[in-house]
Amino acid sequence: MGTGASKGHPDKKNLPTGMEEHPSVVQNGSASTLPDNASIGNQWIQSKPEDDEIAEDIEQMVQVINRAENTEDQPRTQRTLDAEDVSLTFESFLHRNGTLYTCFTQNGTRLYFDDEKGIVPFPEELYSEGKFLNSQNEPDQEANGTRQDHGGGPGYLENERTSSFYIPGKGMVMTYMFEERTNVCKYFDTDSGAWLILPMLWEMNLDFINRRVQQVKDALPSISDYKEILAALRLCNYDPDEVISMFYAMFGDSLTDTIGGQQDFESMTSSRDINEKERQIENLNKKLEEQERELENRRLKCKYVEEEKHHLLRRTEALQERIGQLQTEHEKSLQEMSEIHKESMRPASPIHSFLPTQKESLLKLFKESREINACSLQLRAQAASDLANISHDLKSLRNAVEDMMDSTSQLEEIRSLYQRESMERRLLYNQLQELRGNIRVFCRCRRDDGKGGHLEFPSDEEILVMNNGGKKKFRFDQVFVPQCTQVDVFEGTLPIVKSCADGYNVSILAYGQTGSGKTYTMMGNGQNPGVNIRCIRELLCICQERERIKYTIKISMLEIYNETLWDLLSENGNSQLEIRSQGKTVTVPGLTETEVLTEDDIKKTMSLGERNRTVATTKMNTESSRSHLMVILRVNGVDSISGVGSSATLTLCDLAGSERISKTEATGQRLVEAAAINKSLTALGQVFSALKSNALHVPYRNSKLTHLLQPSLSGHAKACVFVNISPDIKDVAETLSSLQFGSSIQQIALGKPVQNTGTVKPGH
Ligand SMILES: Nc1ncnc2c1ncn2[C@@H]1O[C@H](COP(=O)(O)OP(=O)(O)OP(=O)(O)O)[C@@H](O)[C@H]1O
Repeated sequence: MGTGASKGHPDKKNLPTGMEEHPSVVQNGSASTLPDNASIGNQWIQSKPEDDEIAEDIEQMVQVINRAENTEDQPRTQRTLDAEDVSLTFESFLHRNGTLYTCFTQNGTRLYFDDEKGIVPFPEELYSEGKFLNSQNEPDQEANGTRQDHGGGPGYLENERTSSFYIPGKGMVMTYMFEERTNVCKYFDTDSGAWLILPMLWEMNLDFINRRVQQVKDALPSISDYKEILAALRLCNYDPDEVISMFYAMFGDSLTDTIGGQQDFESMTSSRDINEKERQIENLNKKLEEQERELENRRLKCKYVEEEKHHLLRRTEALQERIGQLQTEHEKSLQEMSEIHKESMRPASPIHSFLPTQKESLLKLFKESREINACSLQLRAQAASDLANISHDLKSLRNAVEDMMDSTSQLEEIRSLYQRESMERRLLYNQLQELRGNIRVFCRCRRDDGKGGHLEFPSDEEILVMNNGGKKKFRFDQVFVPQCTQVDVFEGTLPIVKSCADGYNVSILAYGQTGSGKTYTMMGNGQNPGVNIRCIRELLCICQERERIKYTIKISMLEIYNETLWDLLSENGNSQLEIRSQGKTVTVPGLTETEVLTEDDIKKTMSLGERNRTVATTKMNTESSRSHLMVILRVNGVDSISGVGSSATLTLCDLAGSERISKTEATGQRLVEAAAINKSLTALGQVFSALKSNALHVPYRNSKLTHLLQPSLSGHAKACVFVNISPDIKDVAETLSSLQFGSSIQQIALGKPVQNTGTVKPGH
């Protein structure tokens, strides 16, 4: 389908006044330019067909309908199409992929003309994927609040929040007007006694705004239009980092190329536009080459079949010639025979006239003639069988070609159906996740027989702590009781792992006091592997299942000890690392990354990291519980058909023990360690509370831990936090403190997660 998309609206008279034709609307299923700020729901978008083309289309439709009518109803006299049968009032349907379909109605059924299939009913599933641009047939339904049901399909024109438009460098994109919380700058209007929104240009008078605009300008000198920057700041909650990231996402390489240069925003847009065009041309060239190769193959096949045919024809001709010759010889022999026969019938001649030599030659001739006769019959039979074989071969060849074409088109159909289904499934899945919240907090109580009388679990989501005669209840997304297995716990994280393969940054953190089961939850042991191994294993499985997308998964492991980063996979023992960030992109230059393909690779890599960690902790005379362990997986995927790439990270973090310094009574090195842990866990709490209050500034850089976790905890990510607790009564104070921390996170919702996708350039 799609090839039958309309070539334009046939009735120009019906255009609303003042609407102009746009020269670059979609034709025949291919997306092309739409007006820059197209609010498609409110505008007509008109292609620019020639009148002849329209007339041709109508003619074609009418002929096809007439033919269909005549074949259906043979006994009736030939009917022509009249106004009762077909309403020639056309409607334009704009698919969100940019394809424009022209439909018309016959006997109450909406039809459209498909180039391949002819006139077919307009597919129901398309109603939810676009909208009708004109409402001549449905007079102002929106205005009077009614909506027509199209054969059970979802309503259209009902969601004015959805639209689409063209971004140079990205092609057609879908847009949606989201309702999100952002900070708003207002001024107090003494006249009205109310706080009013400060117009954008006046905002520039504020130091607060100026500083942020300057920050973005400093980072991206090529964007010189301060209004552009201010508008972006408004959208990004006045967060300069987010604005920088947004511009990076839009302009990518071209932005980097122009940093420090003199190019401005517009020239960057056009250079990106040119790049995009070049890429499209390159793609088209590749397609052309493929088609040419295909054509060449077919030409060769045809040539071969032609040669074969000629060869067989020549053979048939030769055989026929030979048959002719043999027949002549045969006739000649027969003639000679009859003459001899006549001769022998004559009255006996003198014995001397019938010489023995003549008799001999006659006998020989007779023998030869019989042989020739037999041979001729044989040749005829051979020729007939050869001809039958040839026609049989030709027939099977033709059938094979037809079968091949059939199965190719079936395969294409199945493939596109499958792609659509799996895309929808993933979309729904992620929507479900978003509805359930982007930070999920689980509580897990360590297994310890005979202890934990002060803990109760009223439901799957609640835990009750009895202390000093009082009771305190905490709610989480899920509470894992001591009897829960590693499999139960892993299942809670499964949705988040699937999201990672779809291009979302996700993280799983284990928080709790020393000995509460963080390492057991994250790492587990040989018989009962924890979340880490299971997540990576699941990720590998998902990536292998999606044959169309080529994934690469790279793993790195690092430890944060006393606010210092150590590479755990480095070949030269541990090496100290630094964090670098640009906008919201956080990198650790020099961090060792190992590609993993199988579960075995994961196990080997993780045990190498564990070994290095043990060596390091021994060398530094410390314990593993005094540092944060991070396993980072970078998942890059490229769709082999569309070329769209996605990149995401899965960060698995076993945090250091959370007990308070006062309780540990530490001194010396232990005090330094405790202070570092305290700093980073406090920073983690501050990040969560800034996110909760929608603060203007989220203090990610207050610790190495939060700085590294920034991409996984900002508005574009999904996170899962395990609050591990001990069932021991002596740990009740720490248990309460951990549960308090967990329930404060529980109330935070990150912004809508964003998939990190983009078109991958060859060679990247
Ligand atoms: N759910 C459980 N089932 C069985 N054993 C458990 C469970 N949780 C923890 N353990 C055991 O309890 C002990 C302490 O757990 P673990 O080392 O995971 O705690 P931790 O919070 O990581 O401590 P640290 O901060 O010192 O690393 C380990 O021996 C572990 O095997």
